Amino acid sequence: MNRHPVVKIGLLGLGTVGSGVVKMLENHPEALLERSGNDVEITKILVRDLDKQRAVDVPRERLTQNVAEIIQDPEIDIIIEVMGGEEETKQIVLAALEQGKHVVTANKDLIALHGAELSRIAEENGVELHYEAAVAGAIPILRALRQSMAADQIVEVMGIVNGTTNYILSKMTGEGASYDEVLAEAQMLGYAEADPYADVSGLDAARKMAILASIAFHRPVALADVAIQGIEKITQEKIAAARAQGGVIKLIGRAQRVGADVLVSVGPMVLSNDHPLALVNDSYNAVHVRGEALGEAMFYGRGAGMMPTASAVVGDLLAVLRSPQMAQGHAELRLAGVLR
Ligand SMILES: NC(=O)C1=CN([C@@H]2O[C@H](COP(=O)(O)OP(=O)(O)OC[C@H]3O[C@@H](n4cnc5c(N)ncnc54)[C@H](OP(=O)(O)O)[C@@H]3O)[C@@H](O)[C@H]2O)C=CC1
Ligand SMILES: N[C@@H](CC=O)C(=O)O
Repeated sequence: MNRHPVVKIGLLGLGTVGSGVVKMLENHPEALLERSGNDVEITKILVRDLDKQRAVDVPRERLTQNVAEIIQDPEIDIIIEVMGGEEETKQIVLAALEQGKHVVTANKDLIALHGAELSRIAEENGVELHYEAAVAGAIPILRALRQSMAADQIVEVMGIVNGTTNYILSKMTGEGASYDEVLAEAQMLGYAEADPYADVSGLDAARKMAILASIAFHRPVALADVAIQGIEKITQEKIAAARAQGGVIKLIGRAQRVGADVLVSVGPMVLSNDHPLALVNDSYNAVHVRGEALGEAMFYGRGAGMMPTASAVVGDLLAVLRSPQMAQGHAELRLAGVLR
């Protein structure tokens, strides 16, 4: 008879973020047990290529190319979706929720377009859906807006929410590096999306701003309503012109309450050198919030990369393990004599 419940997890994706999740669970196997009372085990992992060299060692028999082996496995309670993609991934996540599995995802494409529907399906099925890593990597901004700032009237959310473009602009500004060279570095470091067009065009930041604005202003904000401009046209000449005015160019996302409306935009802006967001460099992100009661608050941290993103994903995993739904499942196993 087991003393601790062993919660089985299906991991969808073993790239940058998926490998970070495996590493985090390997580095501190005791952490989730101490903090939630549960042991966890990743029992199956979905990949495209079974023979690819991985950043982590996992037994080959845990890898599969067949998602049904994970979604239809009745022993798997929690799905961690870090494969990316939109329509196909939506169908997979929907199927998982409908099978009564909790889902943690880092996928902003999915949440920006289908977050409201997926949250409703999760609620109807009595399971949890968490996506803290989808916005600003390691920064716990969604939980802060949803919980700590929930009572306030938020007036504006403004920030740097894409690590790749901030890395590119910082290196172009600080080192005079070329756009193509630093984009390649950002890809190599695991910051960029599978298709980096999403980063440089401002689309990735727009997805994150749509999610942030929906939570901050308690209403659905559609991606289609975000005005988007990217950094593709930023040259050394424009950076020099900004410097001559005492400023730097940053890709800024902004969501503002204007009367009854919420206006959301993403685009390059010249910030004066003493603006708090002007000091945010490398792959760091920062989100500045203004609220009627709160005044101002700023959140800062790594916005992309393997371990920072994994920290948000595993934080969400812990939230699922601590949820009343999981506790109820364990109480039923105790009653059935499966757990002590
Ligand atoms: N990288 C980052 O810093 C951050 C990423 N995210 C989000 O996390 C998610 C994952 O990103 P990341 O880890 O960088 O992506 P990667 O491209 O590094 O990894 C994706 C993984 O998913 C697998 N995969 C993708 N599509 C399929 C498919 N159709 N069937 C089976 N396996 C599939 C790939 O398999 P294989 O390895 O065999 O090709 C790979 O292991 C994305 O939604 C991204 O937007 C969120 C925050 C930060
Ligand atoms: N490509 C994204 C990854 C994290 O969301 C970024 O650069 O911010």
